[in-house]
Amino acid sequence: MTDKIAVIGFGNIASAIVTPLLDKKLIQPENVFCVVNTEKSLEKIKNNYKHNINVYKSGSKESKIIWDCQYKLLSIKPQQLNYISEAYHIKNKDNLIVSILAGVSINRLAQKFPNHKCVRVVTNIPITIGKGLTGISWGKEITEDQKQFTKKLFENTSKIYEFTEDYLDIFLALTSSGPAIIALIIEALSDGGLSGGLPKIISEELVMEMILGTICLIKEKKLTTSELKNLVTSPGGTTISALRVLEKKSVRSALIESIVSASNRSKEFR
Ligand SMILES: NC(=O)C1=CN([C@@H]2O[C@H](COP(=O)(O)OP(=O)(O)OC[C@H]3O[C@@H](n4cnc5c(N)ncnc54)[C@H](OP(=O)(O)O)[C@@H]3O)[C@@H](O)[C@H]2O)C=CC1
Ligand SMILES: O=C(O)[C@@H]1CCC=N1
Repeated sequence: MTDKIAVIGFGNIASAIVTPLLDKKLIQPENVFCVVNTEKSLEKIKNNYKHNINVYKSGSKESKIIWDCQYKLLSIKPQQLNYISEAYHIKNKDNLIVSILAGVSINRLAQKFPNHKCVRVVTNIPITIGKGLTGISWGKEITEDQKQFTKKLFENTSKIYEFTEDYLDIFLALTSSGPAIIALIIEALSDGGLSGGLPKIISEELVMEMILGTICLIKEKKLTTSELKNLVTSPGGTTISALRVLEKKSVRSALIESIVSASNRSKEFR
């Protein structure tokens, strides 16, 4: 990818997307132009980030250079969108904004950036290690080159799913908020191990290896989740005793509602 790319907001997820591309030399640091909001983040990136990218503070004269880049990754929080405005004089034609903002619709993006074509993307934090999931919804009149560019940003580090926009909120709930839900489950199960007297570090490792092993078994043997459950749950045994507690505490329902709630919250950012 020889093109210049502007990154508007270089926080957790933008770094997770861009760093592997820089690591693999798929983009060159001199072609990356980032803008952040605070002096603190600016200094942190300048002093600590491992690649020598261009970085500016929002509102500074130098930061205007980002509007000369044909391709832009928009990666601020949805609540921060009101503070961003397109430059008056855009030199390039065929400008593209790839937005990873939770919930914000292509329509709203198109209104906000009238001199750009807009694509809405959902990705997730495991993209950092090449195990991401990315959902893409194309806006109006996106050219084949723009599609190729967007896919190149994500295809080396994630599986790509193309959707109509309606599915992106639930996709985000499951895949982008999902890692935090899984982290909570790991933490809670580890605390269970702790309660039984295991040291924290061992308890956490056991939980993670158990989860990894379970997923691999389900996938390798093509088991359904019910089949797996039946393999483990003996009549009057320990597992049914554990499952009874989870049903009594409505954990299944809580997990379903957590996904619905995340999806609804995403819709509020339209
Ligand atoms: N984290 C995740 O796993 C996922 C996040 N997303 C979406 O990605 C987006 C970013 O999330 P995340 O990376 O976690 O958030 P962060 O808070 O880590 O990053 C936000 C970035 O935006 C910058 N910023 C804020 N205001 C402005 C401005 N006016 N001009 C330029 N830059 C600005 C911040 O700068 P500063 O640090 O100086 O304030 C920061 O670099 C969100 O819209 C979120 O919905 C989607 C999927 C997954
Ligand atoms: O919590 C958030 O708002 C972001 C969007 C999806 C994951 N993190």
